[in-house]
Amino acid sequence: MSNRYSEHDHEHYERPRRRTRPRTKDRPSYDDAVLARVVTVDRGRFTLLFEGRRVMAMKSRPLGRKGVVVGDHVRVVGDMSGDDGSLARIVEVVPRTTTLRRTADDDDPVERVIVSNADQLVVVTALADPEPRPRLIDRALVAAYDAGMAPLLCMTKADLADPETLLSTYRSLGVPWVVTQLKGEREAGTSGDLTELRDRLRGKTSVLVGHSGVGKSTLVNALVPDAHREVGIVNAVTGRGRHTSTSAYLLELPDGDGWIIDTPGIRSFGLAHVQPENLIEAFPDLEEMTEDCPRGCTHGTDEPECGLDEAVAAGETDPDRVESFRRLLAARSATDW
Ligand SMILES: Nc1nc2c(ncn2[C@@H]2O[C@H](COP(=O)(O)OP(=O)(O)OP(=O)(O)O)[C@@H](O)[C@H]2O)c(=O)[nH]1
Ligand SMILES: [Zn+2]
Repeated sequence: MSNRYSEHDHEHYERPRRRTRPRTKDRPSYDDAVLARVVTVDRGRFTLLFEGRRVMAMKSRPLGRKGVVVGDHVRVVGDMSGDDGSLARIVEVVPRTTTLRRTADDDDPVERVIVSNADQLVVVTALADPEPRPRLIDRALVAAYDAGMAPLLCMTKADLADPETLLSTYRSLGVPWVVTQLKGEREAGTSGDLTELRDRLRGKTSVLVGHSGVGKSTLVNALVPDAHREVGIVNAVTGRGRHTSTSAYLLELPDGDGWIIDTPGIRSFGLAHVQPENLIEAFPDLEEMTEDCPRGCTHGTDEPECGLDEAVAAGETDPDRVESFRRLLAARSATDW
């Protein structure tokens, strides 16, 4: 330090010595960084939304191997113009409120964060064509509860079948639901039948999941009329042709009414990372009844002396609710999704 300025001593006679920024070991403070949100990720390049425009960015060195995912709020430096060929740098990921995770498959313990900072998981299922797949819905619910996200069951194609049968499976869990129909008398683009869904999405970040053919794209296009164009812009910016169908992307709802994250490539959730203790936390009334469970009790059907059985026997809880909770618990290790 002492000889660092020796060659420039004359400068220090002329003006007070300025505190220099830490140079090497200390982390730079990036006082000039701005906040943006990650819209999509494509081969190490990130599309961010900043002041209404899309900006391309890459991770900066201080982030190391820390992942950046769709939904992240990030701090960014560099070229925020969004002009062709511009590239900003992500210097920090703002702590996440939620993380939706999946294990690659149930036997593979490597878990990955799919999206972050989402409040709600919208499980999109058709009432017919294709037939609902309750096991798949159960697994999505497990992922939501584990992530601390509120679930919403969105039943599409209400013009084709009645929701009652499916609803009876989820009523005791208290899963909120909406129905939509975007064909028949009401075509996509008309407002009427989406009012309830829009109300449920308002002010939140919601992730939409659903298997092929349930009408998820139709729904997204009805909610965000220029969704195709917006996704098109993402493509134009990356210059990599058609938007890869395997990546999630975030869209802002019209009038700043919230955010949706579509997940075209995600049809399944490996749930190997989900612990029974985390799942039951989503049902505080049931959790209360497990306080005297034997150590290590999973609260499943075959557990001896589980507090849930005692509560049912004593008439203290709804047996359907316990049964449904246990169905979810079992769905963790199902192999048919
Ligand atoms: N009858 C009826 N058909 C619908 C409704 N919504 C969507 N469809 C039709 O269902 C088919 C599948 O819709 P998509 O929106 O492409 O389904 P998706 O879930 O995005 O499927 P992928 O593109 O495979 O991921 C299309 O032929 C739609 O026109 C509806 O409410 N009622
Ligand atoms: Zn138990």
